[in-house]
Amino acid sequence: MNEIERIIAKHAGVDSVKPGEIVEVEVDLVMTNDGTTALNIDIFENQLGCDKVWDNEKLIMIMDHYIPSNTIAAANSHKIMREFGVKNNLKYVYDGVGVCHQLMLEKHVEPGQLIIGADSHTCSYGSVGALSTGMGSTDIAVSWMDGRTWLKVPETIKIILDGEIPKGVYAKDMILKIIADMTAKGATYKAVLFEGTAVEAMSISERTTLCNMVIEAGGKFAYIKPDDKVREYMAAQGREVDFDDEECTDGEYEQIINYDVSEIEPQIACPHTVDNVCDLSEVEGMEIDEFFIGACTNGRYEDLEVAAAILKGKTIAPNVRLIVTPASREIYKKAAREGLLEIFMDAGAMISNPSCGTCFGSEGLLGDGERLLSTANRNFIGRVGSKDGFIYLASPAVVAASAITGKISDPREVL
Ligand SMILES: CC(C)[C@H](C(=O)O)[C@@H](O)C(=O)O
Ligand code: SF4
Repeated sequence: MNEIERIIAKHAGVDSVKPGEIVEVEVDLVMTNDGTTALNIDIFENQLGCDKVWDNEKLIMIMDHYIPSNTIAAANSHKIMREFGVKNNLKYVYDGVGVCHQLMLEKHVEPGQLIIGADSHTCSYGSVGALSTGMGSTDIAVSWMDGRTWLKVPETIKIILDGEIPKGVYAKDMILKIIADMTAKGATYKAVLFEGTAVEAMSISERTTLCNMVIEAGGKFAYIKPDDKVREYMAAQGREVDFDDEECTDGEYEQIINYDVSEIEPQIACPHTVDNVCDLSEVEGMEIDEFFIGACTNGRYEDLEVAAAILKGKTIAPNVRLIVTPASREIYKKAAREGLLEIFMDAGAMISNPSCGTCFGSEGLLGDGERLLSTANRNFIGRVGSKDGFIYLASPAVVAASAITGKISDPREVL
């Protein structure tokens, strides 16, 4: 078995599993957010006829998509969540503290765990060696009954990223390139395991960007074998974790794909699909109306640091807007302490409370015909405001460099 199959077997309580098999597993945590929790609760109480969740410390509820609430419907769905939290004595209900995946990584996820979430980007936790995946509302509601679910053991694609990471190139460029090559359905129901010297060199933040976007190729799980960087990351949060470093040499893979990252250039995903990717040079100079730095993809401190280094002492172009949304309160506080927020504000940016915000279209909406250059992970029609708007995806460095000129610009020229 490969690492992914080992984690599944352990949670299924069996010695071994193989791709294609359907197994019942015990999950370590279930995460839900305000995108669908009210629906989960309705299914749990009214369709399944249940009263209390199986474990008040393992169901984690997060209000992040529409917080502070922007519609009466959002306010009512938050009200249902808060009341359910009190009724079930839930230990972890986060109310406007950050984007769900970021909070999970900062406070809950541990290597080797199996986690399900009512959100497609739950696959992000592979960055610290956990196996995690998004599920629909019915499956999530059923898991609340006894902490169990079922899954089909996926085949695994191994992606090896070797080579030196060029200046101005980030995990975001690599995953956009990978999705362009694989297409949006290339990893459907498959697990994607990343390894290689470039992955080893990456911070947990960068590894999270890689894993986060695996769902954009249809992936079931993303996974990176945990190492000392994971230990340091956990220790910095006051958590000590124990895991096995031993090399897994007998694993089988459906496919092994190699990249030399030293050949990768800054990438842009163009409207309206995530796999519609080109080298930045092909769209360089395109005029943009709105810029967004944030989301579970690229709203971490390391992302803000890259953007601030570019924006320091500069101002954004006239007639454009830049929205910066730290992905969690901890990131927000650190960015304030370290002077990053001041750099952004002096450059002319608006800073918003940690939330999904301009990634999900709950703020920062586009008008008709407007273009957004965003660090988020999806560029679907109408996701951020007008259906006649256009969304381009890129790294924080590209967004920061472009906000200064008002046009898609190459960060390598200003770094
Ligand atoms: C609201 C939620 C169900 C959704 C998801 O599953 O991904 C959202 O987070 C998104 O990014 O589109
Ligand atoms: S930040 Fe965007 S991609 Fe991430 S959970 Fe929120 S809406 Fe989904």
